[in-house]
Amino acid sequence: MKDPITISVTGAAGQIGYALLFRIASGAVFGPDQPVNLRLIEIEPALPALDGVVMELDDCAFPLLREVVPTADLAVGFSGANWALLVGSVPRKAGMERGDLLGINGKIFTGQGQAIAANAASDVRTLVVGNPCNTNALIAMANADGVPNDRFFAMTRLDENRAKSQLATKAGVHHSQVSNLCIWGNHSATQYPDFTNAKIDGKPVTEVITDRAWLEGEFIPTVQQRGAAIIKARGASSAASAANAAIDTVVSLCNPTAEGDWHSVGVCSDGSYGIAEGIIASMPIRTKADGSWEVVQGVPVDDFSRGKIDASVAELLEEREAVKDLIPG
Ligand SMILES: NC(=O)c1ccc[n+]([C@@H]2O[C@H](COP(=O)([O-])OP(=O)(O)OC[C@H]3O[C@@H](n4cnc5c(N)ncnc54)[C@H](O)[C@@H]3O)[C@@H](O)[C@H]2O)c1
Ligand SMILES: O=C(O)C[C@H](O)C(=O)O
Repeated sequence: MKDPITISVTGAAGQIGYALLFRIASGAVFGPDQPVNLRLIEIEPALPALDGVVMELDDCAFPLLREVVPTADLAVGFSGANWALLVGSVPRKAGMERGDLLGINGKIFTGQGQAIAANAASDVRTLVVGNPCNTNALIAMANADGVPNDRFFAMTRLDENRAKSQLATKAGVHHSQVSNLCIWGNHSATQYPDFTNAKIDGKPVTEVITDRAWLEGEFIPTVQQRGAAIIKARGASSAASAANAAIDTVVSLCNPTAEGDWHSVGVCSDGSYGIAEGIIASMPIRTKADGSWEVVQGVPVDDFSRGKIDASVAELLEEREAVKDLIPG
């Protein structure tokens, strides 16, 4: 048996937390031979509810689950963390854009970034799920002095999964046949699900789905607005699919990417594809055999894609400007 790794999860008593923790504890994320410690972080008023979640974790008697620590103390919560999954924050309600949450949620990520820097393991990786996740990840990264920027990620995998599902349904194939789907930019209504480079069974999507009007006029807005559609239908934001996407993201960052493919995740831009350096933007990423990741280079960006990517990057720059007081230096 390997030594346990420590996973810190904020917002652990929330909807996504409830769909996420049991899968981590079961071995579905880090593998059947990897014991895990869970550090569950909540605000004080949610600690009684968190106790109930801990009771349920106990009652599962998971063979791989070692220590479970519920806490409202960030130093305790991030102590020794190898992964920090930052879910805790307020979800939007119907009629709001995710960016409207910046004023409410942004400040959460200053203290969390600092606490990660001060208390986590030296190999810590941080995935931000709480919205608006790109700019929240930027705030956490900017406040985590000493932690390399390439350890911070924002979740756009749910958008990738949604896009694959939409394309597969339209083409009458299984979603596993869709590859090379990149979400560019922000996890927001400006995101660009790039059908121009996606493939179905190795063929360009545009050769399989020749209805360009559908691709531009229905596919893109459906993916961009899927979160809002779920809030309207459920009366609450996506939770099980979000937890599933968080798991997919971590699994994809821990395991080599299939040859020729990529996965979508928000990372600190190095200027690739003309995306402003230093913002957290989603782009095509591949995980290498040594566990590090890189931006896939050479993905064609035509004029249509350029316009869409630039619009989402412009929004990210506006978000960064709006939270400049939370970004040191
Ligand atoms: N990136 C994505 O694709 C994606 C998908 C779905 C949801 N989300 C976002 O994830 C977040 C959580 O969604 P949810 O449905 O679980 O919400 P929820 O309201 O059910 O749970 C959020 C939890 O966070 C806790 N919390 C609030 N402030 C906190 C803090 N400072 N520290 C620790 N915990 C704190 C709350 O007490 C609550 O238990 C929302 O911001 C939502 O918009 C993102
Ligand atoms: O849309 C939301 O506010 C929740 C989440 O970001 C989603 O995409 O489902």
